[in-house]
Amino acid sequence: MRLEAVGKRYGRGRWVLRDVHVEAPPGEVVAFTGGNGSGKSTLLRIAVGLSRPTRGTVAARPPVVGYVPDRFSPNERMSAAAYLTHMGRIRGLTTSGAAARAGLLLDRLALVGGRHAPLRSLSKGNAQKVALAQALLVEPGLLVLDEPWSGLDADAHGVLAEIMTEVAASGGTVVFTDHRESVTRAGATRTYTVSAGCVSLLGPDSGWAPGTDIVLTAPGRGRAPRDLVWEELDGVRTVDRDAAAVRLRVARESADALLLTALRHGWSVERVAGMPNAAAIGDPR
Ligand SMILES: Nc1ncnc2c1ncn2[C@@H]1O[C@H](COP(=O)(O)OP(=O)(O)OP(=O)(O)O)[C@@H](O)[C@H]1O
Repeated sequence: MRLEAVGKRYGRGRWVLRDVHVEAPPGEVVAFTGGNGSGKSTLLRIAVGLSRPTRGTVAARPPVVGYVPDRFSPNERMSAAAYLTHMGRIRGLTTSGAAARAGLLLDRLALVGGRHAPLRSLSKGNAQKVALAQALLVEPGLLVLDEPWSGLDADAHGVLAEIMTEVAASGGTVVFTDHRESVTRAGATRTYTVSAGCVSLLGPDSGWAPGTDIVLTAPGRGRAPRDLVWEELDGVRTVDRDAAAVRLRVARESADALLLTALRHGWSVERVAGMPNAAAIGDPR
């Protein structure tokens, strides 16, 4: 799938996307990272065909597309099982085939709270699991996931990562967004950044923006700092832990906020060092 010179504005508003070129080949997991309002969801809606680009084209979109939107909160009395069976039939499955596939997917994702409970009674994470199952009812050639990790528990994180790998390994394309660079770097074979409607490829050739290395230790005096899921904090690119310290590499613009968070959680700052642009020092990250 390719986006060629895509531009988007809503009505006569500002350009939300400008001259976007994206390659999302079969077998790859492609990530888009960027801040709130940068245009990631708009870009995904154009990729799946739910929104028309104002300029440019989408080429080579596979016929079967699975899409998980950023919000799935159906105000429905219908149960997850009934909803998925219904969606499966819309996608060409038989009733029994759709019900069986829905059951398999909900088992794998470990839906808690009852597959026969009304959709509107599900928690955010369980509703997200139903949205994921819906996108996988028929094996997609293109699987598009908007902030798919949000709300999922640790087990479901692992299952989702497996599913993404399986879709890519069987020749499909996976596209996802996440605002955390550490997540996109861990999960994607190529990553684009989205900033003010401009999209650029990150990688060995382009390098990451300048970053900061931070080393945090326990402050001594018998006080233990509270641990954090460092990988989930904004701007965190890598995390190394050992018994004595946590070593973080973070985007420079996020370093102040991260240091403040660490201090508030009882950590002591041992070292902070600026890092040049990765491309400039030949770092293949
Ligand atoms: N249907 C719409 N009509 C008008 N403006 C819209 C519409 N959808 C999105 N926008 C605007 O387009 C811009 C990009 O929004 P978009 O949702 O694509 O960003 P995002 O990167 O996904 O943000 P977030 O990370 O907060 O979900 C925002 O300024 C938003 O207000």
